[in-house]
Amino acid sequence: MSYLSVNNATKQFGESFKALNGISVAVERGEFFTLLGPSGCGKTTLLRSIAGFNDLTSGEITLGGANLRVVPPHQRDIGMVFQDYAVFPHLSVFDNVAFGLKPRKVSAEAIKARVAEALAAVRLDAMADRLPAAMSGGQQQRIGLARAMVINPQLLLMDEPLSNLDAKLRIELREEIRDIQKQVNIATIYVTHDQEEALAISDRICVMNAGRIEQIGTPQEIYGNPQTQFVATFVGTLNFLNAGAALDAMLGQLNLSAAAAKSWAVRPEHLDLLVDGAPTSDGATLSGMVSKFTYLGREAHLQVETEVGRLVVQLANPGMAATKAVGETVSINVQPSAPMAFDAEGRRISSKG
Ligand SMILES: Nc1ncnc2c1ncn2[C@@H]1O[C@H](COP(=O)(O)OP(=O)(O)OP(=O)(O)O)[C@@H](O)[C@H]1O
Repeated sequence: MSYLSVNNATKQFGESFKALNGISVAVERGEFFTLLGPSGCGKTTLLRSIAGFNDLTSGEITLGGANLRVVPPHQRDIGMVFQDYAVFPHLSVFDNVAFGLKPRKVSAEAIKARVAEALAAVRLDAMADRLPAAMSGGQQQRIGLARAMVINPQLLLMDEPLSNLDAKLRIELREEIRDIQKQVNIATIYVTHDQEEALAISDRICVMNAGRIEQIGTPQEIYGNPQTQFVATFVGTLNFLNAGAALDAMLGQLNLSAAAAKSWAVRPEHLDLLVDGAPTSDGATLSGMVSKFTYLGREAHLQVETEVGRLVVQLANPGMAATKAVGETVSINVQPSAPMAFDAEGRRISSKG
């Protein structure tokens, strides 16, 4: 049996709206498990149900084999980190972290040792006496993390802990959170709507949509082998291809077919710009007119109007020479296994020839 099991969870608000509609997830010991999805898909509702802040309409939750739904929230032994730092401004860093230990009847000496350990883990040991007001957002969030960890919880829950931080700090702190989580080895459920963050931080990702699960898998599986159109679009970018003779010819050239295909799409990084229009032996060639060129430093995006529709082509490491003028005609190579096929329900289907 898995360490944390959520089985067929449903949460209904009002007459008929289901924020969770039959959700089942299983999280293993020490695992970093992320709930990823757009606003309103039910991530926070699921997290709050595990924490005990709201009760499910139906379904089961077990932790270490015990039924969690009958345990009151304050007895669940779960550490939580929120989006707003939720630190007490009038308490020192030390006292903020010690706060969770006070009702647990821990001796003063043990409190000192455990707080010191938690502060060292988040690299705030030199700031134990400071007041939070004199600290940056990133540092305040580290206090929140130390406070959640100091109780040695059975489970850590984090609800968009980085969303109030600027872009650079988000990246720094997400690396730290991942390192600390691996060090303390506490099973963690992390909520985000940021796909890049989810890919960077997780052992496994659960992609949610409208109260249901679309796919659960490693970051590589979610990005590299999306099982639904929703997942492929939400995690990464897709170019949808217009149906017609040009698409049929392209698929024929690639020896691909799928009788039930309702739509076909390709990722921008699976298209290559052909230098001087030189054809390649692998893949299919399309030509078209550049309608936009966006330089992003590490990469560039070329928007091209082709006979299968508008395609964004990703150019990795674009040098000065990669610059393309709007109106220029270019040739693109479609990599052999680039096209993904989806059925009428948006499920990915096999597209072997
Ligand atoms: N107490 C409530 N009463 C009624 N509806 C609610 C309640 N709490 C949440 N909802 C609704 O349930 C749905 C899921 O909400 P939830 O907060 O779980 O989404 P989320 O995926 O966490 O979104 P976000 O990223 O915006 O926080 C939303 O449509 C929300 O409006």
